Amino acid sequence: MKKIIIATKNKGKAKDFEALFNPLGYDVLTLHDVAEEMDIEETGITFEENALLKATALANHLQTIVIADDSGLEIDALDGRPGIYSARYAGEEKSDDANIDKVLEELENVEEPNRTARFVCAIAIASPTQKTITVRGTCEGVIAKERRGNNGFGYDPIFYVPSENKMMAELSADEKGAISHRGNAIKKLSANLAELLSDK
Ligand SMILES: O=c1[nH]c(=O)c2ncn([C@@H]3O[C@H](COP(=O)(O)OP(=O)(O)OP(=O)(O)O)[C@@H](O)[C@H]3O)c2[nH]1
Ligand SMILES: [Mg+2]
Repeated sequence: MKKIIIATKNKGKAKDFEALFNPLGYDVLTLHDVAEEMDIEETGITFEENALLKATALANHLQTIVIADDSGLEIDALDGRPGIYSARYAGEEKSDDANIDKVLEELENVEEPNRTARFVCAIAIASPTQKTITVRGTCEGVIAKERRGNNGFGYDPIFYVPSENKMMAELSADEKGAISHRGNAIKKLSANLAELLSDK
């Protein structure tokens, strides 16, 4: 299979990308496979800026085409927080469980229909020889009051997807990819994905 390199250390994200890219004929490699020592600082103030930072840093390092994803959860009742700070919302140690607890606490007194939220995913493709590009995908949902489901990662156990009548964490990787912010971003590239990923 052809290989695609994703500038991520998040294993949940990598699984999502495998479900999206394996059917298209690509094996997924991550920072753990190609440059474990790299720690790319996310100093941007938008998802797109951070995705570009990550993709460009690794593309320059490896001198090949690289994809990066910067993503997060925007909760309307919290004015869009945690947003680009989703991974570290409850602290630097990046605990999905602590992040969920913090969100549930902050929304304790918020009732439907005011628990709406969306996942946002910016994907950047960087190459030593081509222009960089970014695309954005979103997925609308509602923050539940309790966790349900064991799949996915991050906030998936409390993200209710009305169109599926399930939590994101109750969907298989393929089902998630069909409706997720990450899947929707990739769909925007699909017409010229092969071209974008060939280092010509
Ligand atoms: O329930 C979720 N389902 C998802 O599908 C999803 N996508 C993003 N997120 C949250 O947003 C952070 C990204 O932050 P992020 O883009 O900086 O990634 P990260 O720091 O985890 O890894 P890296 O790719 O930067 O190495 C993640 O950690 C999660 O908290 C998700 N939560
Ligand atoms: Mg990160």
